Amino acid sequence: MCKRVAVIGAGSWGSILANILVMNGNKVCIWSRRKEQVDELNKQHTNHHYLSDFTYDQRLNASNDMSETLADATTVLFAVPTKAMRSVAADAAVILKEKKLKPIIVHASKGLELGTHKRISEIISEEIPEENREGIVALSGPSHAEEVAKKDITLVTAASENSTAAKNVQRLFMNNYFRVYTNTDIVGVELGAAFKNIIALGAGALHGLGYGDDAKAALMTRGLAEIARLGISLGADPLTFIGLSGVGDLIVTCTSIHSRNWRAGDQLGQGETLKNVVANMGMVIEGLSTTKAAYELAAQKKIEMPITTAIYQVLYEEKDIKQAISDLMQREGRSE
Ligand SMILES: NC(=O)C1=CN([C@@H]2O[C@H](COP(=O)(O)OP(=O)(O)OC[C@H]3O[C@@H](n4cnc5c(N)ncnc54)[C@H](OP(=O)(O)O)[C@@H]3O)[C@@H](O)[C@H]2O)C=CC1
Ligand SMILES: O=C(CO)COP(=O)(O)O
Repeated sequence: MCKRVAVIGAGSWGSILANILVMNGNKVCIWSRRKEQVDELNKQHTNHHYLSDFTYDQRLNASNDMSETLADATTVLFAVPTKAMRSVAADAAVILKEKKLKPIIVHASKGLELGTHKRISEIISEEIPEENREGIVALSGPSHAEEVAKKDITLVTAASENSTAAKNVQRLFMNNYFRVYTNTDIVGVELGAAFKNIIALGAGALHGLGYGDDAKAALMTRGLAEIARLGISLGADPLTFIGLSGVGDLIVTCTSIHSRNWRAGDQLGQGETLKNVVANMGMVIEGLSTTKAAYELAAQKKIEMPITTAIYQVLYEEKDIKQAISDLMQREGRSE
């Protein structure tokens, strides 16, 4: 059945997910805060800043007007950086209330809010009242827009406490190259998605410094151990960390040239300053703020996170990367 879907956020991920939904036969309107980007999407069917060589399905509509975008939506997908989520959800909430809409809310973002340390679904549930939403679903997994654009095989998870909403989202997105599983552990899925970006920064840095595959495997394995430790202390199901949104996303982000977090780490490893790395990327590097949030949460929960701590010190305390690695290697011997 054709659904009316509103996509909020027209960066690389929001726009390619919108394109999947159009190709799956849905009526889709994507919102961008920039009029020139809306015109480009509607007239040239391109989004050159975010996906330079891709042409979108001509049936994809873009709008600069959030009210027009949300009109009659049965599903709303949020795909903006974590730091923009609260204000964008608050704006949408006003319109959903005014129009008396109750759509399924999906989000595809990966991070924790700075200061509050809240997950994305917690932010959305605080901003959009229950009477204006039919469940909140996190869509997450090892997935890069650049590969989905090429219809490469991609598998993700639709996680929600509301299993009917998760199944609806599964049906909405599934096709012969994009396969969706469901999961009821939204806490674990959102935390795995957020925390893997920290380890990806580290994996990129190792590459930039010239380390090899042994070091990468070690970082990913011990990284997974510590992010799972923190996640479990926050209520996640341990098994979620060996699923698509856990180890699956950790693998892709720590090994793919497409990952902005990996590329940022790589540049830092080569000696670039953090300021320049952020300025040159022109897209969100979620791991930077998530490192801070996870570091603070670990301190609160008294969870040992040596890798996260080392990355925090490099990013926020100007610690030399080589010194940070040397200190990690010289920690007292432990049992695995
Ligand atoms: N790219 C990918 O392959 C994947 C990304 N994700 C996650 O999806 C989320 C979005 O990422 P992605 O699309 O890649 O990010 P991009 O950096 O590619 O795009 C961000 C989009 O959000 C918009 N935006 C930024 N700030 C605001 C704001 N304050 N108000 C309104 N709109 C805003 C940007 O608009 P403008 O152009 O005007 O700045 C842009 O359209 C992230 O959490 C990311 O981790 C998840 C899986 C895969
Ligand atoms: O989450 C992603 C892949 O699953 C995207 O990672 P980056 O934000 O590092 O590009």
